[in-house]
Amino acid sequence: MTSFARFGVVGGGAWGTALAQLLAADGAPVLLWAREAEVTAAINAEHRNPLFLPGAPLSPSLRATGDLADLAGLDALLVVVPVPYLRAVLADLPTDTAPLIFCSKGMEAGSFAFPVDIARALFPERPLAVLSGPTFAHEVAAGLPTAITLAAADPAIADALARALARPHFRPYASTDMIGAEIGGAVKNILAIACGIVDGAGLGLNARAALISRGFAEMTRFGLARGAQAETLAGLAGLGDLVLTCTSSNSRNFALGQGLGRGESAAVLMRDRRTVAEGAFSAPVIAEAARAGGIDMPITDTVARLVAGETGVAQAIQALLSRPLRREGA
Ligand SMILES: NC(=O)c1ccc[n+]([C@@H]2O[C@H](COP(=O)([O-])OP(=O)(O)OC[C@H]3O[C@@H](n4cnc5c(N)ncnc54)[C@H](O)[C@@H]3O)[C@@H](O)[C@H]2O)c1
Ligand SMILES: O=P(O)(O)OC[C@H](O)CO
Repeated sequence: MTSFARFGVVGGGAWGTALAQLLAADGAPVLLWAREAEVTAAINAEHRNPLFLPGAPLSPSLRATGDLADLAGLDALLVVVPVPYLRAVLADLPTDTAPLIFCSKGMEAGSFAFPVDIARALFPERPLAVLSGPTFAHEVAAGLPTAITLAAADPAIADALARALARPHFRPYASTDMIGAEIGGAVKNILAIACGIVDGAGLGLNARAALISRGFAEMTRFGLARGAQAETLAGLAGLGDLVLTCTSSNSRNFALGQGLGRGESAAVLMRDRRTVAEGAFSAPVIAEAARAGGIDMPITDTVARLVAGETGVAQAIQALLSRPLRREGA
């Protein structure tokens, strides 16, 4: 039976640090690569990551490095680099055969590739997996109950990785539907921006519920057209993450939307950010991919135009409300 004991983490942001802490909390050695020297220093010297995960004490068995080569020879790597930066980091990974578990949520501009697509082109023989679901990093780092989807093409690998990552408060549900898990995570970020916009604009909770419901319909149309399984989209990585991220300002995407809804410009909201709101990057990409595939995603398209500064909130909401009536299942 395949087993995984020694994990590495690629990415020292909030989620990479939280996942590393999940695995190191019982004293197990975990090595994390961080891009920033200050993150590496703070983790190694003070057992904390004040830049991206402030207030979360870290296990002394969690060690950090600034050299990707140090991640060679481990049993599996959790890859937690935001999608816009992922390809460059993957290209610098040391040659290895350990599975790569993709934890980022987004579609790459230009290539229309999800993380697994990027990796498959770079590492055609390497086992790949996706870890995605309703998971605020701070809550996972604090040991609060969490469930998540762990998908891999080979069910035996999915089961083995799920067993290896499982903790009393962290429950991975194994799946073979990687594309479904990736689409759920990428689209929910965009819909969270939309829900933040109506919140920031004071348009009420009915509007939020309508966006979650109709946004889930968009996610499903897009996902099924690209080979996702309906139960994945209706599960933790899709609907589960949609509910979490569309209902809390703990979500960076929802919070970005709140700013847009209050009338702040995307340029100002995105300028000088250290943390990512991946939906802002993915919205134009998925909107274009949907158009190219003849898939109707009006909310996604509206968020893309708002983030690009091509329309205002009032006009965007009016345009959505004045769309022709249609049957719900259509
Ligand atoms: N934060 C969460 O609660 C959470 C939970 C689940 C999934 N995710 C996903 O995890 C991924 C990582 O997000 P995060 O929240 O950990 O990041 P973050 O917002 O905490 O930090 C930003 C990260 O981007 C990295 N970065 C910035 N510029 C870069 C560059 N040019 N090259 C390489 N890396 C660069 C930084 O080093 C840092 O690690 C995203 O896809 C996100 O959607 C986040
Ligand atoms: O802060 P967000 O919007 O990137 O959401 C974090 C996680 O994806 C929640 O599952």
